[in-house]
Amino acid sequence: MSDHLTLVEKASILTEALPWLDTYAGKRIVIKYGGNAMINEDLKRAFAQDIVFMRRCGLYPVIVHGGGPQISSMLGRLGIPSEFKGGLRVTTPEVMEIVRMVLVGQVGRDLVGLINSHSALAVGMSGEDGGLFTAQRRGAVVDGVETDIGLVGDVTEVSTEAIEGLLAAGRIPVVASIAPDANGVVHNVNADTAAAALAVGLQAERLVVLTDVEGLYADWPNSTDIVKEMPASALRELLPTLESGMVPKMEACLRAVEGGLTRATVSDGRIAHALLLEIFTNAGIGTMITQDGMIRLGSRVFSAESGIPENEYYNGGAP
Ligand SMILES: Nc1ncnc2c1ncn2[C@@H]1O[C@H](COP(=O)(O)OP(=O)(O)O)[C@@H](O)[C@H]1O
Ligand SMILES: CC(=O)N[C@@H](CCC(=O)OP(=O)(O)O)C(=O)O
Repeated sequence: MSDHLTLVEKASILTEALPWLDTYAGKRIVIKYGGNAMINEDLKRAFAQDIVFMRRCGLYPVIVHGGGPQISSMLGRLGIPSEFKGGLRVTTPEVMEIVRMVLVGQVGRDLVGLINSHSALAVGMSGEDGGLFTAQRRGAVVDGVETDIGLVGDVTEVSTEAIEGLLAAGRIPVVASIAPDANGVVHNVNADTAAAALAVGLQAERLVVLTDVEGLYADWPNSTDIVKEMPASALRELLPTLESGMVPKMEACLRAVEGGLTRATVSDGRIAHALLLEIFTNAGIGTMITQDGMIRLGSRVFSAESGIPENEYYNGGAP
């Protein structure tokens, strides 16, 4: 911690965290760590520290990682162009091989290694392991037309046993977003989508999507005014107007709150320790999507009807 803070300020930062420790101890927090926010080595190290910090405080972080830029870079090295439709990668069988190799063999391994430089708690896996995810092929909507984009899937089933076992042993699962379909054919799943499916499957307390912008910009790309909070019903209306990378992120937030989480957040992963700020401080950062009927006061969320604090209103599962 920097030396320009007085001792009183340092102490007050610690005491501010106390109610959040009470709120989240024993709870599951699913974190989507995005490809663009994981390019910088210092940020990656800070992220790994935050994850270990959370676990040591009694929270159960579960990471779902992306790796879009890393996949594109490897495809480029092999002379294969990257093509996206509706924010999703067009995935031929040849591209799928590279996606699997990069996400599982490179990006996942790097993250596990970074976390395990502080602890030996992280365990890497993908939707193929322990029957975690089952995918169904999906297309993309381009100019209002449903278009085939190859081996791209949506998660239709989540079987959490393998992860439950890891959590019960105090471990930190690090999940790559690929998944077999019912016939065992591996599909490429957008990591935001996979994170939302897992957050719902685990009945997590929070979904935090870390990315390379401050959050959802209200009028992107014309202005960088950020939407601080939006109820699910408003987001549902806004979704068809959104563009590129934000589409899967906002769809993921919506899926999470429709699936039972009281809120889901998109936060700026370019800020070192964004996760600690999001979880353990009163400020919170980024864009928060709330369940309809919930209201936000500072970084707390209450049931509008009863005024009961969220952790009593919605008792997210502890292992
Ligand atoms: N309304 C919006 N608000 C913020 N970013 C937006 C918006 N619409 C599109 N974007 C784009 O989405 C990008 C984030 O998506 P993406 O690059 O896929 O992130 P990640 O790699 O973290 O998954 C931003 O960098 C920005 O270029
Ligand atoms: C279908 C699809 O688009 N899959 C993504 C999977 C990785 C991902 O989602 O990475 P980010 O979170 O870094 O964008 C891809 O191939 O790029």
